Amino acid sequence: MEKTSADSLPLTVNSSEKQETVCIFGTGDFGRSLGLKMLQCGYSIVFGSRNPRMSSLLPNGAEVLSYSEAAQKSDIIILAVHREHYDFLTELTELLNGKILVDISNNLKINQYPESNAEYLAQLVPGAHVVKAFNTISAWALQSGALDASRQVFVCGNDSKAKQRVMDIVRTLGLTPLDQGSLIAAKEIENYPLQLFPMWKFPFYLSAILCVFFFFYCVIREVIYPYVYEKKDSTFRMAISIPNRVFPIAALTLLALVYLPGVIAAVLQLYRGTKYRRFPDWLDHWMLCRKQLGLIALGFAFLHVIYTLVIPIRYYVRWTLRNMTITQATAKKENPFSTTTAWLNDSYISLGILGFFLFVLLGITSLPSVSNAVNWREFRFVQSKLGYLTLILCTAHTLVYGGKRFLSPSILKWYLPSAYVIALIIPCTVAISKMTFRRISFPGSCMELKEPYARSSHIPK
Ligand SMILES: Cc1cc2nc3c(=O)[nH]c(=O)nc-3n(C[C@H](O)[C@H](O)[C@H](O)COP(=O)(O)OP(=O)(O)OC[C@H]3O[C@@H](n4cnc5c(N)ncnc54)[C@H](O)[C@@H]3O)c2cc1C
Ligand SMILES: NC(=O)C1=CN([C@@H]2O[C@H](COP(=O)(O)OP(=O)(O)OC[C@H]3O[C@@H](n4cnc5c(N)ncnc54)[C@H](OP(=O)(O)O)[C@@H]3O)[C@@H](O)[C@H]2O)C=CC1
Ligand code: HEM
Ligand SMILES: [Fe+3]
Repeated sequence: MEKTSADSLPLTVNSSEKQETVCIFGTGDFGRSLGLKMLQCGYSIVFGSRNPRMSSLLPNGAEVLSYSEAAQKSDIIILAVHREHYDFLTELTELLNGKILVDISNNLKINQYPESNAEYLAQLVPGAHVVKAFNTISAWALQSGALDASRQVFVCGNDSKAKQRVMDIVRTLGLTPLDQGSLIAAKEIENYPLQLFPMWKFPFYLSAILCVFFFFYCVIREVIYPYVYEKKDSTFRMAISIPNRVFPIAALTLLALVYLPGVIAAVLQLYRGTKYRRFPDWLDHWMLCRKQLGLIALGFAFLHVIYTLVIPIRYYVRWTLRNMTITQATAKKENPFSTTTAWLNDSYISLGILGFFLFVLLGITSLPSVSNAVNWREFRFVQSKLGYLTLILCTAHTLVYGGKRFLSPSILKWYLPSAYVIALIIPCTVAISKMTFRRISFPGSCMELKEPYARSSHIPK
């Protein structure tokens, strides 16, 4: 048995008091790791195995018996066996009557079976109290002690006392039990470890589509167009200039898409005259992945700031500046200082900096350690109010950057306006609609939107 290092001992070990005996069916990876952890926490462990004499590698101090002998030793039996091998339990139904059977199994695919493994177990052994737990913890993490990410143990079961007993074991092992209700929740709990960033899929795909679209849009306007009309090779723009259009545009668009569903939701509530009806699924899912959209937008904003910082050291910029200076010197032409241009230039950069500062603040408040330290109103103030201010500052940054060029026909290339002009459509719509609709009252259902927390005092008229 490997030496147990102090740090793998759970914080709540209390070796003086003898804990109850727990039985573990199965001497495989998970059974052995869980047995070792429970022994360290002072439990006495009895393993059930098909071949008690053959089971090597078991932690010292653990007893190993046949399944039927082991079942008589404790009223809590943790089933460290794959669902496919549950059939042997039907021979033990008498013995398992009234006992707590902890199902820890996972499947290889989401919704692999019509019913959850735990419900299947409850059908096999109807007299036992089946509780689902531990399936989100890996054998490796139990053994190595590296439980940082997955300390949470989702627990569900129909018998509350049985559930409580299992949650006490979870706590004694230094893990965090999360009661998910009755055994119906087992299916979702079993699917959980099989999901891969479920809330990030839509934001990722959307960002990829935005980047690809705007990249090719800029290539048409800034590489192909000059090549066709001026035989100029501007392919080098694909390295920095075009990414420094695509990334800020993606950041601004995604930021606007974080706040658009809130507007749609609010208008829907106004239109329905109540906030007590569910949103359509597409809007619900969109509302639920706003955090992920916002964090990806922040990532693009960071890229834009880095690309912007390197502008002065680019060969193309230095060459252009040098060339301009020489041309002016030889032509003895002065380029008078324009205060308006200076104002426009400095203000759009300053708006960008302020917008970026608030953007980072939004990101910081979404860190669990920070969001857990603020109350709901404070969180909403930052995320909703400051979030809108971020959107307005970044939109203003882009508008001022565009300056007078908006209106000059020369920016159209093959009738295509600059990419940022298209990028401004959603942010401006969101900013304007948020500012206007807050006061709007739908004809026939004049009501003011109350914040969600004011819900109790707000009875629909
Ligand atoms: C960098 C960054 C990080 C972010 N991190 C997070 C984060 O950690 N967590 C997070 O949630 N968002 C996060 N977001 C997204 C966004 O900031 C928040 O979702 C913000 O609360 C949206 O505010 P809102 O005013 O648009 O919508 P909301 O404040 O949600 O309100 C919009 C409207 O819908 C109604 N409404 C809202 N929710 C409900 C509901 N459940 N039932 C009925 N009516 C409702 C309200 O009454 C209101 O009228 C992040 C965004 C960014 C840019
Ligand atoms: N490994 C992990 O990290 C995690 C595993 N789980 C779940 O824990 C359960 C056990 O997983 P794991 O320990 O990795 O699996 P293993 O294959 O390593 O061990 C399963 C054990 O089941 C027992 N068993 C009983 N009947 C049979 C049979 N007919 N054929 C094969 N084995 C049988 C065996 O013990 P014996 O020979 O002593 O009878 C065997 O060692 C699974 O349901 C899994 O989904 C959940 C979370 C994480
Ligand atoms: C420190 C913060 C920022 C600075 C210093 C900054 C600076 C700049 C500069 C110099 C440009 C012109 C780039 C060029 O001409 O190639 C620009 C363009 C732009 N910026 Fe920023 N910016 C900042 C933050 C932001 C943020 C947070 C957003 C949006 C979320 C944003 C969105 C844009 C957009 C959409 C453009 C136009 C891109 C184009 O089509 O050319 N910027 N910014
Ligand atoms: Fe295994």
